[in-house]
Amino acid sequence: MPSLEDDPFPSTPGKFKIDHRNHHPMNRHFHRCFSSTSTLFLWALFLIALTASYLSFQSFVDSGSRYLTASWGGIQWEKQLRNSALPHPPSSLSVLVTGAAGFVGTHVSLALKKRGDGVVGLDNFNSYYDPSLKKARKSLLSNHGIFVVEGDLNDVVLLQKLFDVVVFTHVMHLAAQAGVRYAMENPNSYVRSNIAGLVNLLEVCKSANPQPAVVWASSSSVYGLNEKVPFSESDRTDQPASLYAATKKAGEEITHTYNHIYGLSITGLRFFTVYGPWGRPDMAYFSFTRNILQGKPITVYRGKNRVDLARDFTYIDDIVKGCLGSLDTSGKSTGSGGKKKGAAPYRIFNLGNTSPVTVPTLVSILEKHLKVKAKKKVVEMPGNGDVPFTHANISSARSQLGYKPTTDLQTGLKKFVKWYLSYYGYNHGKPVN
Ligand SMILES: O=C(O)[C@H]1O[C@H](OP(=O)(O)OP(=O)(O)OC[C@H]2O[C@@H](n3ccc(=O)[nH]c3=O)[C@H](O)[C@@H]2O)[C@H](O)[C@@H](O)[C@H]1O
Repeated sequence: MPSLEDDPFPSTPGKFKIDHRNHHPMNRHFHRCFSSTSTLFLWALFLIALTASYLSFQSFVDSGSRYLTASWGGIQWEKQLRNSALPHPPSSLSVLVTGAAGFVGTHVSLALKKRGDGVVGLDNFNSYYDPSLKKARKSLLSNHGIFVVEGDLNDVVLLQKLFDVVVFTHVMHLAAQAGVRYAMENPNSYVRSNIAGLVNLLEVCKSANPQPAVVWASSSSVYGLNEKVPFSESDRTDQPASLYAATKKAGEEITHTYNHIYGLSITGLRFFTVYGPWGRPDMAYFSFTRNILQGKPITVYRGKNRVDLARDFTYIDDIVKGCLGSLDTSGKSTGSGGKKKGAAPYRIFNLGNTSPVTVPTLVSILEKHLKVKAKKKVVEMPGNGDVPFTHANISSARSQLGYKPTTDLQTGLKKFVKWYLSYYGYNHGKPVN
């Protein structure tokens, strides 16, 4: 049986020459030490090899399962992407719309496609509100030749792949964690989508060659506790009242950095309480409609000193015109491959209606269109991120984007109610009490 001393492999190859004929006690001692060191070394090698093979097996399993479960990738998928992104005529835009299965995303995607631009959608179909509504919007888009990729902004590999397959001239970034009051329940979802997701997207945009121009959704909520009305873009925005508002404000600063360092063309749009058909079920006009029809009470918040809350409610078709106007006037990004070549446009616009309406008036318009009386429960506005009023000054958007809202709340809600009843029916699947 060979002893450990017979091990033919020195621990440091070529450093020691083992002389088996040398029987000096010192040498024997040295030899024993040396042998145990080499044994240790062998064991270490063995353990490293074992760990390495375990890790590579794990990554094989991970990538294998990703390949099996991923909802994207493959030749057919790339073909769908390219077809969807193809503009007619070729001089038109090729736009990546994030949040395409969302309320504003769906309307903007349809409007772009209708005028001949190429559109690829991206949406993670999260369950913040009923994902079946998002799936229905996706079907609508698909019927109009718009391909919506199911994926998240935080999946950088996917984002990179989209830009590898398609040369996007523009990005319309609408994906976000929305909702002012929900930020108290799930603060991290705002950081994930509105901060981390935004940075991921900008990283990919800045490295793209050519870089796209970016238009993205900020929010009227950045004005926070500002009391000067109407709100102008130059007014202070350093007093956010909610984490949602704070993440949108942070987005404005983050996009400024990417404009400054990498030459990305950036346009931020401060939307003012957008409403309309295919809207968001979490918003007041939508949930009020549902509750009124189901005979359930609605909670109407009221400000300090019994002052009614008011919003500059803005109809979706007007917002879409503002978005398209922004894309068309965005100007080019100047960088390529992550290097800035010159100054690029950095713009921020209010997209509002310029005529605030109180929440009780909103309710009475809904009652009229629904022909049902609401069971109102009026309570003092809880300190949960809400602001008492919003009112947009839109002179910048008017002069630079040709933005001109034309739909008042009466008319817009009539269209919303018509859509709501055709989509859900009168009772939203439940009997009226
Ligand atoms: O402009 C924006 O940037 C934001 O607009 C929207 O926020 P808000 O203006 O707060 O809209 P929304 O929730 O419809 O509440 C409307 C009014 O009804 C009141 N309200 C609300 C709920 C309720 O149960 N009762 C009530 O009185 C409430 O107090 C408020 O006065 C978007 O959701 C947000 O994502 C963001 O885009």
